[in-house]
Amino acid sequence: IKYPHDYAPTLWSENCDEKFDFIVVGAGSAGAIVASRLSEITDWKILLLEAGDDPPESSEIPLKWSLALKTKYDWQFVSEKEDNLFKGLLDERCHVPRGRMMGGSSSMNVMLHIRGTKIDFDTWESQGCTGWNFDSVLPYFIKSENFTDSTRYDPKYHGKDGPLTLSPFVAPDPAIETISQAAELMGVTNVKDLNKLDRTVGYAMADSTTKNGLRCSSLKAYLMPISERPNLFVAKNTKVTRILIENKRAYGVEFLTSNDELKTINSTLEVILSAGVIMSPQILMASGIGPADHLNEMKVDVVADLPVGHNYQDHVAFFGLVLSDRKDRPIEEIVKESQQLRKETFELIPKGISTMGLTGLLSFIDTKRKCSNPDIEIMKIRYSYNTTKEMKTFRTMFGFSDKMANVFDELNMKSDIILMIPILNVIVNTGRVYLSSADPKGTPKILSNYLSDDTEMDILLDGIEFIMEMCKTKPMTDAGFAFEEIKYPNCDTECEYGTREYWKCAIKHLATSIFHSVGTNKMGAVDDKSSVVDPTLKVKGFENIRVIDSSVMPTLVTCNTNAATMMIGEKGADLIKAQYEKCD
Ligand SMILES: Cc1cc2nc3c(=O)[nH]c(=O)nc-3n(C[C@H](O)[C@H](O)[C@H](O)COP(=O)(O)OP(=O)(O)OC[C@H]3O[C@@H](n4cnc5c(N)ncnc54)[C@H](O)[C@@H]3O)c2cc1C
Repeated sequence: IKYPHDYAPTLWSENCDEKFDFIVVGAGSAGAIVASRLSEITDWKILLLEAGDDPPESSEIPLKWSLALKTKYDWQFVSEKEDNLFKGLLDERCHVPRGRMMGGSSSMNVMLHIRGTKIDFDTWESQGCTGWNFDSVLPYFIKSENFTDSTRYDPKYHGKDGPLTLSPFVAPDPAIETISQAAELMGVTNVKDLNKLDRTVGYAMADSTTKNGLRCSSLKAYLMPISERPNLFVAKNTKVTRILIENKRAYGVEFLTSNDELKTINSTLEVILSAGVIMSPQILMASGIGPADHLNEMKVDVVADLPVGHNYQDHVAFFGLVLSDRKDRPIEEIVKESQQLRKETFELIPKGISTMGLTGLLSFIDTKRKCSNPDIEIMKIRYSYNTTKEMKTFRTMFGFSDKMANVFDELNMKSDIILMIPILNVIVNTGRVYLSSADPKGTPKILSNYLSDDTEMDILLDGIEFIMEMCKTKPMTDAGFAFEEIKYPNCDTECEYGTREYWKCAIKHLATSIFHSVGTNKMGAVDDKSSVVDPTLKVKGFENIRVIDSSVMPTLVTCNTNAATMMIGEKGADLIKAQYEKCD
């Protein structure tokens, strides 16, 4: 592996007086793409600034994805406490991991590659995001792709010439067949390709951002192949604190070196923020662009009054539906079979086959049977017998408190366990990202505001009931999968197990983020007071500051967010090229 050369030592040196045409802040899912595409124009000089370093070696192996969580490769954001949420989580806060490394969150995510539906993007257009309907964004999904499964390749909706290699997830887990049969009995059919034009509801093994069985992040797909490009400069461990602005024009950025020294660097054309859903709003607000009342309160000089940090949206998931896998068998048999399945799964990697085990099997359901967008996504994860305690799985992956993690670890000491996770796709009330102080080096505050609307709660409860019903079908009971009741303080004494009241109580303990936060620099029409950027992704009122990352999504796509973010990177770069008449 040869990562891009680090320009930081030159950038940080006393005599660096270079000027760049574009400064891109953040080498994540979107930022790496923006920098790569802009540097295709040979007479432009691009500086890409990334707060983190190169990713750890373990990030290469999909099955080891979680090893980067809660390490220096993770920003380790946490939310504020909330009265009715997070009671089973560490410090009663929701943990919001984000990749702090080259490739950003695409270097630590689960690699599931799902685009979103036609309805998702047509909704963006109808909300004032001209040029972002499904037909307009589809070419960018296709442009990015190197779709490797020839049996499903169709040029109408897949690409072969893009940098991002997509491979189907494969797994030897027999639960895939069992759960698929149960899904069929529940009226959910196998759509075989979750990125088909007409996919709304259905189940399938997902495609993944992997190549030859290994992770294909935005770093590997877009930056490593062009490491030698002479007009692209990549500085690592360089944390941007503010945009330098004069007369509503950006002329550079202020940044922090790894020795905590503040320095500046100039740009001639544009500053582009791709620092993600938490840090892009933090940088804007620290630069004086944000809600005036909040900036005044924080004693930051107001440069522009815009609703930065509002519209925080995420997929909240419930983690309390746990199945044991035939736990009444002799322990020797449980151990032997579990180890064998684990071995077979890991053996796929050296064969160049991509696997995340059972996690690759996704279902999208429409609990109201309205034949519209899916309102619940269901993810399934198998944990091999007696592995989660040692790996601290539930603490690191989902931020469980020690007490709650112990409950799951004990179940895992009896047999393999399977988590059936309903993920809520409908968002009514949004949260917010705030500054915690005027200090541009500070860490922002996050208010999730999850499930504060009755409709949201009702749909999540419908999702739980759907899974409960699905798990009572013959294939599931024949396979010996059995629900394990988790004891939550007060829930079983105050409500009868399995009732909606009971699940509502359980949700207070174990509903949390499944890592899809977006929306804090909302895109919309210029006259839309709730938007921060216009449909060309320029911060409203500023000719040369753009935001190009997941924070611009006006509404959350009804699936995992990486593919849509990468599309935003591709389209964002093209919008810039078009403005300067540099299109192919
Ligand atoms: C654990 C996890 C699992 C996930 N799994 C999936 C999945 O399987 N499928 C899916 O579709 N989505 C998944 N997601 C979500 C998806 O990865 C994100 O939506 C997407 O990566 C967001 O891209 P982004 O470009 O907005 O931000 P990021 O990719 O987070 O990039 C932001 C970059 O900016 C850098 N940065 C931030 N602040 C500064 C600063 N001040 N100065 C310089 N650099 C800075 C960061 O270090 C980072 O590299 C997952 C996310 C996580 C965290």
